[in-house]
Amino acid sequence: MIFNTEGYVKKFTDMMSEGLIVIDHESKIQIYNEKAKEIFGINHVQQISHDRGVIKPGDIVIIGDNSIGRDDGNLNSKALECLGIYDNRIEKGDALIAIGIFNEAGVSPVYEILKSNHLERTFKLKTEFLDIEIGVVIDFLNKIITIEVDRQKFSMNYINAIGHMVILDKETKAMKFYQSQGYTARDESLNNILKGKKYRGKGQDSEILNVIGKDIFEIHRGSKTIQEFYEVAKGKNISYLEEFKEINGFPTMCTLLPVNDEENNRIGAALKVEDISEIKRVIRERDEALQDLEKIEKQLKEEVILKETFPKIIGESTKMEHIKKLALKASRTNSTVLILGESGTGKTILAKAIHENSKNKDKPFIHVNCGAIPDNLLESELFGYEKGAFTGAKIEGKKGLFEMANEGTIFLDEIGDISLNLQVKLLQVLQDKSFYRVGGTEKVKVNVRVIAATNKNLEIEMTEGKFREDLYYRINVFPVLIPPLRERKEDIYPLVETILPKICKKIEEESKRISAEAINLLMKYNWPGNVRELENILERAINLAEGNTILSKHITLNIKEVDYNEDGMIPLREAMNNFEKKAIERVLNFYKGDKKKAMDALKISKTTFYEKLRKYNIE
Ligand SMILES: Nc1ncnc2c1ncn2[C@@H]1O[C@H](COP(=O)(O)OP(=O)(O)OP(=O)(O)O)[C@@H](O)[C@H]1O
Repeated sequence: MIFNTEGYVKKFTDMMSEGLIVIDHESKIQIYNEKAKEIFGINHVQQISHDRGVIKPGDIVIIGDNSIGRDDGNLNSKALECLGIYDNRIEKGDALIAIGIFNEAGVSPVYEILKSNHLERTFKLKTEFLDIEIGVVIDFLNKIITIEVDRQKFSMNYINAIGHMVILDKETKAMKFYQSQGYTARDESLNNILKGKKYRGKGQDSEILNVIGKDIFEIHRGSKTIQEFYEVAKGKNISYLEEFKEINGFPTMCTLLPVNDEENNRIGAALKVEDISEIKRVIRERDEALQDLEKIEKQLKEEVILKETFPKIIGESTKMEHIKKLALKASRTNSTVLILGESGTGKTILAKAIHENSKNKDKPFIHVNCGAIPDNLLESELFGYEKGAFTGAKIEGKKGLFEMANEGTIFLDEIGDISLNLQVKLLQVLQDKSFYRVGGTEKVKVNVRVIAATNKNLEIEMTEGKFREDLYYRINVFPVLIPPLRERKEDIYPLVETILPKICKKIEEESKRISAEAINLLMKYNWPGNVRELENILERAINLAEGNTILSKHITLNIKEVDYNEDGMIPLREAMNNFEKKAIERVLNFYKGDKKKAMDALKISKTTFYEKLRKYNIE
């Protein structure tokens, strides 16, 4: 057969993606393909070259060894004496960084040891040695040892252990040898080099290590797997398929097969080798991909849960997702929730949603708009009254909203509007879960979950003495701040999509779609009235649109709030008004709402100041 020649065997085996080594029964290598050479570093591509040679007295030796005696040709403290290191504390398994002069007295070595039971991530030494800048880093985490000499780096990766070394010439101080992958195969272990063994040259012109015909033990010394390999070649009957084996410090996955001739006599053995470090990398990448996938799935599940849990709360922005997550947590506890946000941001629907998802969802949800009920009535509304408590009262007395909400939720909307007097009573209910009806002498006990909401800044109200500090801390247990719509414009489109058909249905109009220009206009707007304003603007647009599409001309916006940045055209008066409004707001913010300080800073009279607040609707 024409292919049955050595040249073709090499050609074909070099095509394999696994390493293949075949030896005869005399342990001579018959096949050693390219991949095997790559795995064991025999064909290692070397960027930096040096000539062949041998270590000489006076040469400077730099060592980085992560585990003494493990993969450095059995280096020990005795062997290190050639560098002037006499230290019997150095034991097998310790990490060592050492710089010293080979077989020449006069200059003390610099070295450090890290005992084998250390827990360090890195081990470093940086020094100037005979005017040469030298740094050695053993990175245990990423398994890499780097020796740096005058900014030139020599790095070696390892799986279990390596003995890394760089030698500088005595006279020229130039690098004459550095350790690289495959040193076992080249018989260039750290210990051997220090014992005066010749080393090969590296780089483009260096000789290629020809392994065919060589004894397998010359290339792979002291490996149990290779010993077994040889025994099979001699006649022993063992074979295995894809087992994890370590060969000269390289973790591999091996398949060992006997090779017999036509008469079934053993003539050798074949070893197929896969690079585990490669497999490990693939497994790690797969694990990372799986983890990412899990994260995405979890996120998706969370999004689905949130969507299902709060179907009425529209918004896919990260800010709104966060709010929904908080709301989900809030619905699982019974603590008091404080919802903060500008008018129309959705505080009420969020409060309802929290109730609807709590375990008391079948119990009452009582919405009290504290700002809408006159203060003198609010107390009797909230706590009820006894027979004949006051003129105009019902004869039989009346249950208050707290009693009506028993076992369920009471939603105290606009809590910032209640009087100081009532705040004291409210505090008592929150503390004792009991209260007196107006005109009553007996305590009424209730079990109510309280959700409060306000568009006011309660901290400012507190500093102005309008809101009690103790009540504030009582209700601010679980705060949820809904951001204004202008800060989450991504929510506009999904909101429009949900709101449009709802309004059309409500006002019995045929369903309408919205044009891209109209949406663009909505995106430019500042939304001082938030989602409620969006609902109103859409309702008006539906009424104005004759056809079934809402165009930009149907959208009526408060012109002052349109962001004119894009075309820059704006009447001067409007520009001045906008500027004035922003200037006042900025100063107010700076003084955290302190009006006195703000008007002083703006250098305007009290009357003008309040006039402007009213004009620009600043609270
Ligand atoms: N995320 C949202 N998804 C769907 N509709 C929303 C959303 N946010 C607000 N809305 C709608 O906008 C309108 C105003 O919302 P809501 O009454 O809850 O606001 P609010 O913050 O309580 O306002 P105020 O402070 O003026 O009482 C309601 O019709 C509500 O359904």
